[in-house]
Amino acid sequence: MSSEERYVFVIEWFDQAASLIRKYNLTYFTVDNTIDMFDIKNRRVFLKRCQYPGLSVSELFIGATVTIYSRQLKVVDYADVFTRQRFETQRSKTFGMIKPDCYNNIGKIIDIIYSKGLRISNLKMVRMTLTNARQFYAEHTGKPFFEDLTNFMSSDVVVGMELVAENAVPKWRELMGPTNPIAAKTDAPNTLRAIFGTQGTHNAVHGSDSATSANRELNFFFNLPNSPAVLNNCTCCIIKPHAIYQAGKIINMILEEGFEISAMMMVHLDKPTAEEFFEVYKGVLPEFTALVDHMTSGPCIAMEIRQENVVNAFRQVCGPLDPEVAKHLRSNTIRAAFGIDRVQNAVHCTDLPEDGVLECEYFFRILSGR
Ligand SMILES: Nc1ncnc2c1ncn2[C@@H]1O[C@H](COP(=O)(O)OP(=O)(O)OP(=O)(O)O)[C@@H](O)[C@H]1O
Repeated sequence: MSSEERYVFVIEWFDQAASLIRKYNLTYFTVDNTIDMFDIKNRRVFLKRCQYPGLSVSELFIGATVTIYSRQLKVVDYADVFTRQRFETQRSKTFGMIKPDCYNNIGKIIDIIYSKGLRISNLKMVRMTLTNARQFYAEHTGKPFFEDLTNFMSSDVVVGMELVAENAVPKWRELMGPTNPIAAKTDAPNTLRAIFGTQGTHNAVHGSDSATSANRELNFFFNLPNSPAVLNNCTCCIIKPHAIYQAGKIINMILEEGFEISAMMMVHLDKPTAEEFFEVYKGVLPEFTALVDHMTSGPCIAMEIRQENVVNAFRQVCGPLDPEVAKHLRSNTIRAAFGIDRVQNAVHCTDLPEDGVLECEYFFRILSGR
């Protein structure tokens, strides 16, 4: 590797005070993992070259949102040919979907995805209508399994994901395994379809077959409006940015405790949104500013969780606010297992029974409609 090697991206920042989108070049120097930023319009250095340990090169791809000094920046383009050539083939996207037969294995599948080096840059739970399923699988219209397939895909919730990796399309298809789970169990026993699939149509997961299909399917899926949120008898759980790579394990723990996850979405909170959502803690929680900074530092996963008496029951599973206390007093809780400190304590959960519906509405009605 040359000591001069560096990657340059065009990034955009929405300056709310000025109501302007500002554009910068962000340079990542691989030799010492430093960055700098250059203001394109005003032709001047905006951020002098410096260490920024919170940012790794694996987080830089087109469409990514990265947070640098509390500013949420969107990576919109490559700024030079070298960066384009290096990243275009290597860091690509595909569409992956967890089918209705794998609802109970959502957490395990997400955990395997992360453990195999794929990154999830968007995620949403949807209940497809029969019409949606027929549109999605239009290329199979008329085939003998078409009716079964589309009825199955619209029978319950699915989780769609934008997956990012080097050669994402073949990588995800290799991890999925052969279409038929019975064949997969003998031919490729370590694949998702071998482990979680049962028969032809019920084969656990879907993956795009080319970059063109991936673009079409991502566009189709992430524009579907059908959030399955129920908005009653519910509590809100947010997996915090520091715990995002543990999301699969956390989701699995929630399902194994017998809770229903009835809606789920990945979201990048900006500062005004985080301040609005956590407003009741302002002046009450000494860590309020640090909490807002953390919640805007990367993607979160928001979930609607349901059960009888769910707000209090779910708080028991999350454990005490402080992970140190949790480790000593309630070692089998989410915060004991995945928390670091009072701000990075793995999950937010609704405090008061009367707020469960309101907090879920904030994500699954207000934010999803924005
Ligand atoms: N012979 C079959 N019998 C029953 N279901 C089938 C059959 N062939 C395909 N399917 C269903 O249709 C889906 C789409 O079929 P396709 O041939 O595109 O398989 P794939 O590319 O391996 O899977 P996917 O498109 O879901 O990633 C399969 O995942 C499976 O659920």
